[in-house]
Amino acid sequence: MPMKPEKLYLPGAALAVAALILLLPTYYVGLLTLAGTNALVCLGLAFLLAAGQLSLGHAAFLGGGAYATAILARDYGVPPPLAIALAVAACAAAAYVIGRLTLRLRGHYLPLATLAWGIAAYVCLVAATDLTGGASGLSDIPPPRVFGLEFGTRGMGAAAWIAVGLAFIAYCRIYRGRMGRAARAIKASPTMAAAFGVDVAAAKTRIFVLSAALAALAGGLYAFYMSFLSPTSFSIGVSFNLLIMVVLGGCLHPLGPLLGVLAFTAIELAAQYLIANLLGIPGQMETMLFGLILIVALLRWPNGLLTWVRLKPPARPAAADEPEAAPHPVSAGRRLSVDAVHKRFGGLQALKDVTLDIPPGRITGLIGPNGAGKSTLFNVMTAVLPASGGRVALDGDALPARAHEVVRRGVARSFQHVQLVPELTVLDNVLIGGHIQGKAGLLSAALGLDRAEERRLAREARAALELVGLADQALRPAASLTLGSQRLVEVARALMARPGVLLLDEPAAGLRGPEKTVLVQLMRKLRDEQGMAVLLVEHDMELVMGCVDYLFVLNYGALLAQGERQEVQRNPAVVAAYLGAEA
Ligand SMILES: Nc1ncnc2c1ncn2[C@@H]1O[C@H](COP(=O)(O)OP(=O)(O)OP(=O)(O)O)[C@@H](O)[C@H]1O
Repeated sequence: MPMKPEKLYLPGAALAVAALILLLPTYYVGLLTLAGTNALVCLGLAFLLAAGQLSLGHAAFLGGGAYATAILARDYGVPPPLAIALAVAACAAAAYVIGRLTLRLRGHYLPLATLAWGIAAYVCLVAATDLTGGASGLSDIPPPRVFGLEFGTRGMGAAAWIAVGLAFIAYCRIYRGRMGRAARAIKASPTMAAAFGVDVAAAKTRIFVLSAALAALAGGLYAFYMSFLSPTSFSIGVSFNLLIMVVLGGCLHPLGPLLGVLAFTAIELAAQYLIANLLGIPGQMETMLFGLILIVALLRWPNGLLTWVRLKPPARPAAADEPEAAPHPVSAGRRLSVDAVHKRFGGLQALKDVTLDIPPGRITGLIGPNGAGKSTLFNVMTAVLPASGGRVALDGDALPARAHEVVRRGVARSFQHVQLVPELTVLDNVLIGGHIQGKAGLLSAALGLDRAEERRLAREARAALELVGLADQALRPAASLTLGSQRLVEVARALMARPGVLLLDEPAAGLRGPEKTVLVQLMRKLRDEQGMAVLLVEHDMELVMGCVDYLFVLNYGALLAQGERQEVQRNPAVVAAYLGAEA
């Protein structure tokens, strides 16, 4: 069978880099080595950005890895590979502590916190004179040797790019797998990610630790290549440059950060040559020109170079993208009970003493005018919001207070406002719903041990898509679908979690006639064949009255009425409060 051209890219790139390291003059090999260490940091930073986290202090891990490696090798005679491994472990441990402390911060507080510890680390490097040599730097780092022969510039270049190659392969595998999807779900909406079982805090910390470990590895290689370290090489300016490289390349593909590093290095070289050699202008002019190019580039191409370098997403394990669906796995229906639930937002009482019973094998409707509290009740039931009072139970047991644990008990939901990851394919979005059906973490994905799991999940996702009539759209980007189809993808994603209780928040908004028919048939099928408990919040009264078995009516946060649909339809209080116009 002829080899696919994609399979030749990596060996081709490896050969090209090897040839450059062997043939280029030493000065350029040195630049390539530094590009390699930068590329390692940028791969980690890109993963962090893919999960919606921004670090302005990553040079601290680069510096930490470099200094720890240098001190271990120079002062304690630790062999180079062990010195690097120990430095990486130390930085990963520090990142774990920093991550636990800072990654809970949202909005601009997180970048500010990373900026603060970046500055603090720099100050420490300067102040700890006895250990680091302070502002004068740390010299005489022994060069690594193999069989008594010094590594030299070309040897260090090869070591750096072998590390980049391995890190790139690992990142591609992680990016296309369970944790890569979780990262992008967190970026799109932490609430949605948690609703499908992603422990957001733990996932963010793991990704942060991985990115710090890559930076520390880069630092270790940098220390041996330079054989001299100065704190200025790890200042905040360096953190910014690294970030610019990632943004310049783009984060929507693992190749983006590598493109960014190479483009940054090339622009820097060109700017130096143009300004200093051709125009003869000394000083910082090249930095200004460089800044200008970057501003224009980023304004013009917000996704960096990936805006116009079109790349296919990293391939999934063989056959995982093949249109092969397994029968959709069935879970037993469960009973969800809401008992005297209250919810206050400051002075606003959004839910007052609400009690509902949502038994298995029934489609239960929940209606009410705008602002009645339906979505708030959904959020309380799925632990997205804590209740101010009352109890939510599944088969009599209180549900956990953390959203990512609720779905593991068998309660899945869709959202009133569609929460898909727009740049991911429909299939990958549905696979987010299968997070709890998988186990693969960062390490097993990096080692390629998640293949069987990915294939199984992809087959299940296809089956879920077939149920909502979108099997033929599996490989399209979610953003290219109509709003109605996106809502059906949300339903398929919820089904991927194999729930016993399915909560649908306005799933018919934006759906066309045939799509509504698919939705109603699906709800009936889930009720009749799986005994699933379905709770439907919907404003489309024709659809509600056509399919629900039992109806609750909320008004101003309190239960106004409940009963069979005809009974509710005739209830004068409901007619007055809500159905008036339709009745
Ligand atoms: N996070 C919040 N903070 C403060 N008030 C909120 C919050 N979420 C909802 N509310 C308020 O709680 C009340 C109930 O809102 P909710 O969105 O649950 O109503 P709804 O029945 O889902 O309405 P709609 O049909 O328009 O979606 C509203 O008055 C709303 O403004």
